[in-house]
Amino acid sequence: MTTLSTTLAKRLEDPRLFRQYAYVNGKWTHGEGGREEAVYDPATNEAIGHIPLLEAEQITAAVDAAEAAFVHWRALRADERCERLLAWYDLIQANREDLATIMTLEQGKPLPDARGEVEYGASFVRWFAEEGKRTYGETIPSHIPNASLGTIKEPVGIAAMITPWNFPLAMITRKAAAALAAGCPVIVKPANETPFSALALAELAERAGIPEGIFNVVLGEPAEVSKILCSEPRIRALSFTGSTRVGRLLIEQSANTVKRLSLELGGNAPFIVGPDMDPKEAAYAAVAAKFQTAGQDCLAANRILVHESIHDEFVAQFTERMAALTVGNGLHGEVDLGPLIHRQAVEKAAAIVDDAISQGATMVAGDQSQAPGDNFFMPVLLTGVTPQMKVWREENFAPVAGITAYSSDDEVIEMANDTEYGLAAYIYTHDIRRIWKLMRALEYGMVSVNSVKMTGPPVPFGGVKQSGLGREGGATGIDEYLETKYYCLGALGSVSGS
Ligand SMILES: NC(=O)c1ccc[n+]([C@@H]2O[C@H](COP(=O)([O-])OP(=O)(O)OC[C@H]3O[C@@H](n4cnc5c(N)ncnc54)[C@H](O)[C@@H]3O)[C@@H](O)[C@H]2O)c1
Ligand SMILES: N[C@@H](CC=O)C(=O)O
Repeated sequence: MTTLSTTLAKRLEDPRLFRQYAYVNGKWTHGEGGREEAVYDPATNEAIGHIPLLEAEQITAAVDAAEAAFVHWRALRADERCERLLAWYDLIQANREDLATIMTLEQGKPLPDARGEVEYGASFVRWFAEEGKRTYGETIPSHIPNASLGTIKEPVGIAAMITPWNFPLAMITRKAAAALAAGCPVIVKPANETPFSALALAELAERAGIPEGIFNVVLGEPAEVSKILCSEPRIRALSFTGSTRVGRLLIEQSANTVKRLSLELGGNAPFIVGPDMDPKEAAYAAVAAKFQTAGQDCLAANRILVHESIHDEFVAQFTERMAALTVGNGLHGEVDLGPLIHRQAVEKAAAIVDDAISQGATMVAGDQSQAPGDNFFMPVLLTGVTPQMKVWREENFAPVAGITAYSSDDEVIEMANDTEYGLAAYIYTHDIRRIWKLMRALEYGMVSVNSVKMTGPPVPFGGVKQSGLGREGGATGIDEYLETKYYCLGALGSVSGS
């Protein structure tokens, strides 16, 4: 009998990339308790496969395996780990089309976007393969007679990673490649909505020669698995990307084992348009910054703040551009927006729109009768958005754009900072004084000026306030997985200067 999951496998050039097991200690593993969960294509609501839900002892077995494997992995030279990571990078690139197909089927994003994410995810593997060779310590001028002082960098230990469904591949590689390059074994818990990208990465890691126990993918009931990972003292670092709500829970649950925490949490990005801007240029950029991944992006422009002098023309241009966006199944043809991840996300988006309208916002566009399926949400434009509305206060994580007019730089700074979040902000203006003033005053970890694209391997990605702790990528991303060991070599023969 042909099942939908065999149909998925048949779409792939290499069907072995589609795995319906967890991956622990180099073995494909089913759940010992027999529990499993279906994974759905959000575009059609059809089950595309099943995953096992592991039992507590199986999660602990993954930690045992990582602990055993750590001894050898950390002992490799940095250039030896680099070779394995570069092999992984090559395999990800070589299997780009299959990885994109898997991603579109489980996440819903259009195939071109999925291909872009594979490329983006792979770029972190190459970056950290190289960075692993540059984890320098330092020499410290000694204040102690006849002693030499310095530091060396050592891997922190087993690193657990809990990742979201909106970027099912890149959110894993940005963490895992850094940890592996630093010499740490990794245990990944992907979102249950999008496990198959993670499992395909595990298959490719094995082919790349990453030893058993070093890259593990555990699956299970999220709260259950996370509790075990947080309370396990042998796990020394926990890196999480997801909502601020779950991030807070993980901080609490990790307190007893005092782990190294890296948290990439929610955003509520302001998109500020100055009075000097061409309304059309700014509106087109705002549409791009709002609707990628159907608005399910931590960097999505959530509050669009436009100077009152160009507000009406900006709204007209935005409306026109938004009307040209196509919504549909990401597997088919040229589609700009795929479905939202599930029905609850659609309901949340509808509630945010209703809340705004009930508090006086105007809905300029967004006819939901045109939605091509249960999980689709047509792009919505709201004007007259105010700070009391959910669309302002919450990360809507949907294709809902809210526009507000402002009258001065000081006012827009106050508006932009009026949130518990502080991940990313956009500024559109060509006035250098305004750019500098806004860029310095915005309480955000990342500020992008006149550019929608801001991310990539060389960039220290991360937020302030309740958008997170730590930075991923860039020159410091590997530090999240390294300890600094200070040494004092005393009673040495006298050497010059000490
Ligand atoms: N800052 C960033 O880099 C970044 C990047 C991508 C996504 N995000 C954020 O992620 C969120 C969307 O992703 P999401 O809906 O998957 O987030 P989420 O917090 O619901 O889930 C993230 C991960 O946590 C797990 N999880 C869910 N409930 C849990 C619980 N009670 N205990 C322990 N683990 C639990 C999930 O299974 C998943 O693996 C948005 O807020 C978005 O801004 C942030
Ligand atoms: N687009 C972000 C992911 C946020 O959801 C990234 O580049 O990391």
